[in-house]
Amino acid sequence: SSSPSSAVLQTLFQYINDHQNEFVQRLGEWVAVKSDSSNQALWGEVRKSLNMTSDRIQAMGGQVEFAEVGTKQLPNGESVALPPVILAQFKRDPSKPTVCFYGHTDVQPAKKEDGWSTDPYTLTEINGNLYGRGATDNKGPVLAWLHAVETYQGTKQEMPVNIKIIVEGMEEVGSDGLAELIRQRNDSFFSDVDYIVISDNVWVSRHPALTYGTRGSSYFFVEVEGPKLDLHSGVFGGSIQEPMTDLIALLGSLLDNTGKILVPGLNDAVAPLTEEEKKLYEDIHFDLDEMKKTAGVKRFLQDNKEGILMARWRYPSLSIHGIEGAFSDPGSKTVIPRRVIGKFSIRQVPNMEPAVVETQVKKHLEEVFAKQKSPNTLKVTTTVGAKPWMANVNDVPYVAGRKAVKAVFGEEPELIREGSTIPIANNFQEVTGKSTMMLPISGHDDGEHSQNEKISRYNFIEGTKLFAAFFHELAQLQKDS
Ligand SMILES: NCC(=O)N[C@@H](Cc1c[nH]cn1)C(=O)O
Ligand SMILES: [Zn+2]
Ligand SMILES: [Zn+2]
Repeated sequence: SSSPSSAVLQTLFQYINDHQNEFVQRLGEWVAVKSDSSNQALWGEVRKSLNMTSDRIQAMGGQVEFAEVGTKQLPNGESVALPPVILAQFKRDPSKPTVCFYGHTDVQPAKKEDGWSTDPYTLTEINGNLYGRGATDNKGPVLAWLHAVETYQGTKQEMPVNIKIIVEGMEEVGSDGLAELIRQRNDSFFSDVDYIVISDNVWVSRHPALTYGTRGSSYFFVEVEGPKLDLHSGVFGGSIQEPMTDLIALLGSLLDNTGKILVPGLNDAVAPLTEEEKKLYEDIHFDLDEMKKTAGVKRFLQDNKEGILMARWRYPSLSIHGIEGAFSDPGSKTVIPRRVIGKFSIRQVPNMEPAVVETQVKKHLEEVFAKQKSPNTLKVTTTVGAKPWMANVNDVPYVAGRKAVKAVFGEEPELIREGSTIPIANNFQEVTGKSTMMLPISGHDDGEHSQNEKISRYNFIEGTKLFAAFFHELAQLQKDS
């Protein structure tokens, strides 16, 4: 239509179309930084990615504070300073609502030899897709937010909302120190924030979506230690209890072949399924066969859309990620590893409590270990401990989000939940009491954490328009109320 509102949006959208190559080039510069937070040796790169974010914000006239969030104790006992968290803001107009967006510039590990088709740290465009580690999780969306702000400046239109920004570099390993920072700044940085918005998750189909729930997560390390050094299996095999044998028994006791978690009591807390909730799954677009192809699996544990969505969104899951200390190179080595650490995580759903889950898992592992009658020692430790998060889809930002999706994509958004975890989401809501929403721009087949992670040029650019439109719609709602 030709309303003043749509004229504003058209001007913004035109600017974004005209500057898309510049925006993509900038994403390439960001992806080139190996900001893998799981590897402490790369925290310098994490800091570099935060500096680049800060430079961009300052170039637009924003004020940046690098908030220190303490130290992390390494397994060798040494304490190292954590990368800081960016708290940024632009000049404030008290008559306008204040939106604070949160994102992260750290990434999951990636090596070309893991099976990437292109170099993970060289953003490569193939058939409209921009491949690179962090392209979609979460550098692309963070840049899209900044480009949306830049678009208002570039078109000389007044920002319709006040902007605050939080960007961290430790999200992928559990957001160390951030929960405490939120508590400390609740009466200062957060006092004038109206809405917190996160864009760190994916749609479930080609249709745009708003997300109203994420699962929580606890990460477990199960260490079994035996001999004082690795031993020859021809000499000691058969006469000692091997740490790896104990560990396999422990890991094998965690879930069955239907995906059911076998830790006693763990499933009891899960919120019961109501008829009303059941109906919600029917209307979600989700192509089971396409998903099978994307993931390269022969079948899922559930045989219908509803079952798969429920397994992803509203039931807990347990995944085994790796064994540190085990021989894992190509070739054969006839060794008995002296110490092995199994790593697994449990995704948690309403009404589960990470602290309760941790107690249940530890008790279960100790019981299984006792049955092993092993002379080895067992140690179980945990990290992350993130609660699930749920929002009210009638809150103001969801109303604005719906309008913005309609303006950019010409359709209503799907209301979805997310199987992965934004560790800090629940803290934002519980500590600040501010309405927290998730507004994803990443595609259902972007392969977060996988080989060949990507964001499509379409999602990156239309996503930038979505954020620009979101600011506009949020301000319109305030004016209309
Ligand atoms: N894009 C969000 C994301 O991938 N978050 C991580 C956070 C996490 C959970 N446990 C350890 N890290 C995720 O795996 O969900
Ligand atoms: Zn992420
Ligand atoms: Zn991630």
